[in-house]
Amino acid sequence: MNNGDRTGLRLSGVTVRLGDGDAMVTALDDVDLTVAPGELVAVVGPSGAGKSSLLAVAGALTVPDQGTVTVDGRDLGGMTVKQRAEYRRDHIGFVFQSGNLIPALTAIEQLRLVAKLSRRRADGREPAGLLADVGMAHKAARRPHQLSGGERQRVGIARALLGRPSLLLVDEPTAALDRARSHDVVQLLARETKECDVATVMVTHDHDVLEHCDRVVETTDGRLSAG
Ligand SMILES: Nc1ncnc2c1ncn2[C@@H]1O[C@H](COP(=O)(O)OP(=O)(O)OP(=O)(O)O)[C@@H](O)[C@H]1O
Repeated sequence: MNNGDRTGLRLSGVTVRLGDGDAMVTALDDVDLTVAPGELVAVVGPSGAGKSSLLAVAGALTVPDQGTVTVDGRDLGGMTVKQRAEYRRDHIGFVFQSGNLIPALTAIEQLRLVAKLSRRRADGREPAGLLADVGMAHKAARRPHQLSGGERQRVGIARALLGRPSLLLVDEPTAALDRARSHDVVQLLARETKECDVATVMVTHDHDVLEHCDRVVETTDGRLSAG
């Protein structure tokens, strides 16, 4: 896809119910959210307010009970399970709390493995160049246990950007980091969001880093409001 064709993420009237019977919970309640390419949106809110459910539905890991989720105009709910998995692999990047790296692989190998598994798109980024972009070229041969928490996050961010995703979903990237490293990592996310023209949604409890985001939205009992 040409970057000019990007329109970002759009959730319209999204409702997600979890559990069943008396234990049924409305995790997301008629949620509307638009995130443009090149925009970093933070999602904050108390525990249980629906933040993880928002990432799951935006990332095509679950489908809404009502409403639609589109990425670059493609309706994720209209796809088969297989199509959704392929779409996720090719167009959506995920960054997790602690980097989620494979212990036995060096930093550069983490990226090369993903490049290989995703049958690397012709326009995919080159692992060594991307590692350099996130400031990790000099530690390319280190394994996760030889990296700091912030460095592991940098590798995780590089890995998520490898296939030039349209959408980047980031779950609590600073949970394991001190204040200075937290700022570094979110600044990096903000920069890469612009440079890669990717629509980024970051769930966080860390109000310190919100200054680096374009917009903040708040979840309360499954509903969304401007933060
Ligand atoms: N599999 C499930 N079955 C039933 N209810 C669930 C399930 N998963 C989550 N929930 C409920 O859905 C609501 C939203 O949960 P969600 O995980 O999206 O919140 P969250 O904002 O991410 O919370 P946290 O900050 O603690 O991670 C909560 O009330 C939770 O208890």
